[in-house]
Amino acid sequence: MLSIQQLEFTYPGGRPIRFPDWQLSQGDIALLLGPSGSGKSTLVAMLAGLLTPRAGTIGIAGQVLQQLSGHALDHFRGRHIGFVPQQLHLLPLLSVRENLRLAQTLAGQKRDDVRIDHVLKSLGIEALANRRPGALSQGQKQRAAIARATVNTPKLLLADEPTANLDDQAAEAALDVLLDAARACAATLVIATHDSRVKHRIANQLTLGVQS
Ligand SMILES: Nc1ncnc2c1ncn2[C@@H]1O[C@H](COP(=O)(O)OP(=O)(O)OP(=O)(O)O)[C@@H](O)[C@H]1O
Repeated sequence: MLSIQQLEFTYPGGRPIRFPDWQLSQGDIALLLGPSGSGKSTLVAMLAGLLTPRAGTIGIAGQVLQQLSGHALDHFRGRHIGFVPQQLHLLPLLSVRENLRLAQTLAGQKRDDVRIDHVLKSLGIEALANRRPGALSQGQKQRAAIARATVNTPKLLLADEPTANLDDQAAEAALDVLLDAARACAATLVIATHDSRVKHRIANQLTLGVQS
């Protein structure tokens, strides 16, 4: 379902970052570990199709990501990849529902409020559909970002440091919500983290930072 091979990335003026090969099956749950600066966010951004590797391949659901560009890449990303960035990046002038509608539109899907209601309900935030992100708590914003990432039933769900800056109880809840959302989509879930609270719950782990 997900495979990375011989992957390398270089920021302008930086040294090449090399990533170990990795394969995951549909429905797997895996952690991306490594010290600060080892390349976790970089790898997640490449898996999300937001950064292009200098070398190597990323295969997602039988598609080599680098063979796509422009609209085709946008469309593939919207249909098959859900991404919960660390900063969440909900659009502040849109309500939660409108944020999810936009995700449907960008994926080339028809507006589907029934699906949106279903996702919001499963995450316990259906009553917040018409609020803008600025009127939500941090935990509610995170659920809204997970809702946006899963509204198109992605095959691959990515989360970058989903428990950063959360206390123990909120971190546990955030992880539970993410695991439930991935299960509901039968998605492969990749979580980039250096949070030991997450490490204890998920056995399948890839550690970066050994060969950059
Ligand atoms: N936009 C950028 N321009 C240049 N170098 C960058 C840029 N973003 C990241 N880097 C460098 O690339 C390397 C990998 O960064 P990345 O953010 O992927 O690491 P990380 O493992 O996610 O770190 P953290 O756990 O601190 O978030 C680091 O050395 C970082 O300084």
